Amino acid sequence: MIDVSGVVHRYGEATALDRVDLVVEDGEFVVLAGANGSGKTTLVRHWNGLLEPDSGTVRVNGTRVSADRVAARTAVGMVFQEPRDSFVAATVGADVAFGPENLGLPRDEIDDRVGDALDAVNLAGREDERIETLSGGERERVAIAGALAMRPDHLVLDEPFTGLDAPARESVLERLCALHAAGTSVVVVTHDLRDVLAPADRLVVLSGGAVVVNDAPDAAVERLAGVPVDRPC
Ligand SMILES: Nc1ncnc2c1ncn2[C@@H]1O[C@H](COP(=O)(O)OP(=O)(O)OP(=O)(O)O)[C@@H](O)[C@H]1O
Repeated sequence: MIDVSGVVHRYGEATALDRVDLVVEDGEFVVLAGANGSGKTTLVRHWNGLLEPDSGTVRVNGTRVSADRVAARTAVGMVFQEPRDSFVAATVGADVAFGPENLGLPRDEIDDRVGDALDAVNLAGREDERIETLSGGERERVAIAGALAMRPDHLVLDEPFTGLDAPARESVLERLCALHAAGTSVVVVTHDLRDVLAPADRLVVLSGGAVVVNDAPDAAVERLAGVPVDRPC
């Protein structure tokens, strides 16, 4: 479980998060929405210790992130914006293996994790392909596999659909739904609510660094009037 309590984050004089309270339960599919600059990326960066709150606490599985960043990073897998430009290796298999290798795991375990992660994103058997030859949607799925290879409890994706055409968007979303069905908690950060609300358990909307909507999608959509997000079609 991710438990954010009273979190304030400032960049200099600017308050990016203003007393945010939010819980993401194990196994939940949460959509975190809001306009550009509403604080979405800042919020999720607290979940694995990339940022520290000015006040308030963030706990992952009961432990304060600041007390054990490694545990938080293992439990919360992040796929950042534009992962397609930031791969660490030239081939699919080497890139997905990078995280488990850094954990110092035995080779057999690494190979198992890479195989399972590629399976989960429908890229089984494509370890040796060069990332530069893949489509945008395939690259996004390699990035997701890289996070999955750490076997996280929560998978957090920051704007995973940016720049993807409709079929690629659909294939990424379909993989996220399958992961959710298999028990992984999925958090999709987006300013665009098309398609992602149907599989979601909950919609959380940030505005000006504060949570303004936090409800089941059907109920939440009725409260979106005046909130600057792209509404579902
Ligand atoms: N490194 C930084 N230094 C100073 N201000 C920042 C920094 N990162 C973000 N901000 C500011 O904090 C606020 C929240 O930004 P954040 O990136 O968290 O929002 P967001 O909802 O993720 O937006 P986007 O969808 O554009 O990524 C914005 O006003 C932004 O300009």
